[in-house]
Amino acid sequence: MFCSRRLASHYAPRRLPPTIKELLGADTLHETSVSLQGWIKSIRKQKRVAFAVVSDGSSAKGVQAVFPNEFDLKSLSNGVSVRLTGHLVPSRGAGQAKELQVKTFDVLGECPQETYPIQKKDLTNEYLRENVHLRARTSATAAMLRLRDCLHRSIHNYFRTQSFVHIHAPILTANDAEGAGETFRIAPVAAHPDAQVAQTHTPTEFFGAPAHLTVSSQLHLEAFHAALSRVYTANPAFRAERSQTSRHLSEFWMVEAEWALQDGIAELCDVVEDLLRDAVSKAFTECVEDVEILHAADRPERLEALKMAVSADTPRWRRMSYTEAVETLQQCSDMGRSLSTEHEKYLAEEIVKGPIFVTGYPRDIKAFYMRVEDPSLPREKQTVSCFDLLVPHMGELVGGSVREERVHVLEESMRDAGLIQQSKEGPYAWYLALRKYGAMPHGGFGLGFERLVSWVGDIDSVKECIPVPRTVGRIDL
Ligand SMILES: NC(=O)C[C@H](N)C(=O)O
Repeated sequence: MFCSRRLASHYAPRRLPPTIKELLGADTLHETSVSLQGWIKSIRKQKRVAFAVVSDGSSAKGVQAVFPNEFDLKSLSNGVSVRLTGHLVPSRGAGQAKELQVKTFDVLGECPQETYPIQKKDLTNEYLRENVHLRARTSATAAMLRLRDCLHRSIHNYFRTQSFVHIHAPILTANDAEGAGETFRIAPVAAHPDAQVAQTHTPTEFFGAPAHLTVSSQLHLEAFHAALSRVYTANPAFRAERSQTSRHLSEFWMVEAEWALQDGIAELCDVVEDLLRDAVSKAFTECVEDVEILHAADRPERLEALKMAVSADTPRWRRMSYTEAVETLQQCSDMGRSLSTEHEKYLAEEIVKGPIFVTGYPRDIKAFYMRVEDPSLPREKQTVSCFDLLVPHMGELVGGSVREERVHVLEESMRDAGLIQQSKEGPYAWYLALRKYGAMPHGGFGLGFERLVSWVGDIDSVKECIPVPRTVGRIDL
């Protein structure tokens, strides 16, 4: 008796109703009545029947809903949201296995056609950026968002299989982790009830020191690595670069990892490659329709090349020193001793025809935290233990390095970058102190997440790879 009463009141989690994708995937019987909600992507009204494609975003295609002519369909048009009940039956039309024979419908939200911005015509990327609050209703943006989600999940799963601990690194910070001076400074406009006073606040008044939006979580991850050995984050990062290119955003997401290395740069490159091969392969199996929507039909070779790059039959990606890369490029073009973005793209696209790790860049063009390979060489000959992963049509996708653990070498690099003065006090003192208390050889990398989405989805600009892009001159939502 006691037992059965306990069972009767047993906790049962709420299961949300099936999505359109789930309904179409299930073995639903003809007679079973189903109910679904979504919005109309397109509608074709004929004399005796109307066909609508209804989407809830759970899959690329949505469901074809067939409305018999006894309904008054005046209220149905593109963009209208509806609740439908009916029977799923085998479809006689091409393009879908099942369709919904509608028995009842309710309009949940109207959509005036005269002003609806997402009409069925070719909408330019620029137009869609102006209507970014509605652009997820286009097939391409919705496909990108599902692809993004899939890549994000795979990355978290990969780190879990390698026992990394996910860290929420701070977004507000006192340091410029790249030392490049491209941070956004923040100031407390609403810090004081008297707006007049608030206007006069300086950036230092709130925290007692200048505060910035983070450009990279690396330095914080290095601190957590020192206790937890393998750590990573997938955080937003902010850069006040004025570059108006297809590869830059003011706010972007970066996957960053930091861990105790046993095998230096080789181990770093292996992990980056394994992570990417895993995530990209999963996208090809889990997001087949989305990848199809996103890849332009007139350049199928790009999809082929991507599939080849992550195929288990393809050996590890090429690795080449910076010096070798420059020499290789010099054979095909007239260039100096440094690699530009165009050279990097050419290397990956035309010479290697796939991803390539370029290692050992000159010390003077890389960030202060990278480990100097041989500090006894003359300064101009010194290189750092780092890599850039270059991929076709993109250039740099990932950058990483072994971190400098020798305090005197690190101090010298930081002084050169103008990050510390003689006193060594200031926002980087803790970073230097990490080298004092049981530091281990370690390294890590940063992967520009939108660039990954762009590469996998063959999307020309990273502005189309993020839900709401932030770029110079634009913050309208
Ligand atoms: N975590 C990293 O290695 C990324 C590096 N700090 C960058 O922003 O390029």
